Amino acid sequence: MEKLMVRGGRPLRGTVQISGAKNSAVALLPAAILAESTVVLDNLPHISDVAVYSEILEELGGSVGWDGDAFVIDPATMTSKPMPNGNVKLLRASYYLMGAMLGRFGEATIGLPGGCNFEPRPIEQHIKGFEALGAEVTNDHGSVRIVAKELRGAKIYLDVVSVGATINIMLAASRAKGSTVIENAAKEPEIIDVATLLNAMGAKIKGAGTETIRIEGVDRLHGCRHSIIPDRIQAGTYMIMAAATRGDVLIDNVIPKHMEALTAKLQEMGVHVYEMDESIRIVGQPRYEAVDVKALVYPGFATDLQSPMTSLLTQAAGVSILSDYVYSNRFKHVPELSRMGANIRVEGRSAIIEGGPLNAAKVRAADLRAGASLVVAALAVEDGVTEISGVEYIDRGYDNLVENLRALGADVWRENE
Ligand SMILES: CC(=O)N[C@H]1[C@@H](OP(=O)(O)OP(=O)(O)OC[C@H]2O[C@@H](n3ccc(=O)[nH]c3=O)[C@H](O)[C@@H]2O)O[C@H](CO)[C@@H](O)[C@@H]1O
Ligand SMILES: C=C(OP(=O)(O)O)C(=O)O
Repeated sequence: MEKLMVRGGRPLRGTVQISGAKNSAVALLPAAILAESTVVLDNLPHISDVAVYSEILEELGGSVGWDGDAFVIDPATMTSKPMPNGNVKLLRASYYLMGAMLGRFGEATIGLPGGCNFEPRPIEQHIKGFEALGAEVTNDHGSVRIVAKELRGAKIYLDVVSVGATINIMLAASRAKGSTVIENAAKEPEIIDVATLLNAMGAKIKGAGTETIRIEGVDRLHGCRHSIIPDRIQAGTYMIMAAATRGDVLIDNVIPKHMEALTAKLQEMGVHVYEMDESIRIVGQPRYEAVDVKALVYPGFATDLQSPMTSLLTQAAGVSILSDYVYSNRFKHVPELSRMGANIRVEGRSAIIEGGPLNAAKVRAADLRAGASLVVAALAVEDGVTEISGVEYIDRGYDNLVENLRALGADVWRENE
């Protein structure tokens, strides 16, 4: 196990390149299961979730690997092997194996997903979708077993706006007979990215990115080449880090439209934000004002940026209230930030943050974005080295974090625990 060591007090300066999006990558890799020939993905991030997913695809009998900067998946030899344990438990997005394998083989047996379990994360909307498409879903010794003689298109109204359920239903419905309509669908950019890949594979999906998605099932899907969208959560984390260290950073390879909710909040605090076509420059300022933030489904403020934003708000003058309307209890970063001197109290689904200085401490990342929030805080400490354990969570979602931060002038390194 490794820990991350961060000496604070250095403003970040320079340019950082953002990699492809984790939440797209972990859906696009299983989507390739549906193809009959090779799928090539460009801009795939080098993160542990991707490494684990590649192993899963190999365990299913596929051939996968890097060809220079491109990632090549040949799904032709895959089988419908049950996956009750092992790698599926290491990441959340293993649930996409359900929709993809159901679409290709008419069956899937997948252990309940792992990953960041900051609170119970049910998947009953995914199951409801599969059942509506004609599948029978049972619990097989803690795994979800899904079987369908024939998938038939259906109208599905999601009770909860869910990214995972929307994508999982799109995957299975692409191979169903007839039309499927998903109402109250999630609108995150990663959903559009998955629909773009599936359409390039021969699927007929319209409306991704809106609350109504229509899918006309097809008999076969073929290989294609696809470039993954930039990671808006990584980009947002660097925007926050630049602001927290009062630095000056150009964040390159982003879609500024995806960042609007964060950009608006940073500007409200007093951070200077300059948007270009595919990049955003953040120029930090000596003083920030407290603001209130509500994490919501897209295009609202992303819940995945809620924890890093909490750290930045410790640097604002006055009291900020940050409420999470996606996950009511995503606050595992708060006790760790308190060790660093932060003045935060949690009330219901809100963190109430009183601005003030932070100090270096030994802290533990309990999940991916809690880890990111500790890195933001450690960079903002005026002096002293913060030790962050639980780095394996941070590695799930941040490509080249240490190298990127060093290139921006941060004093950051890894040590064995
Ligand atoms: C791999 C991936 O893309 N992960 C993202 C995805 O997770 P994930 O797809 O798991 O999140 P969802 O959009 O499904 O969850 C949103 C909310 O709906 C609830 N819910 C969801 C499904 C369900 O069947 N029942 C139910 O009650 C969840 O508990 C949560 O409160 O979207 C989240 C919300 O933007 C992000 O934090 C995650 O980074
Ligand atoms: C919660 C996250 O991811 P996952 O759903 O993969 O656990 C995240 O990316 O912040």
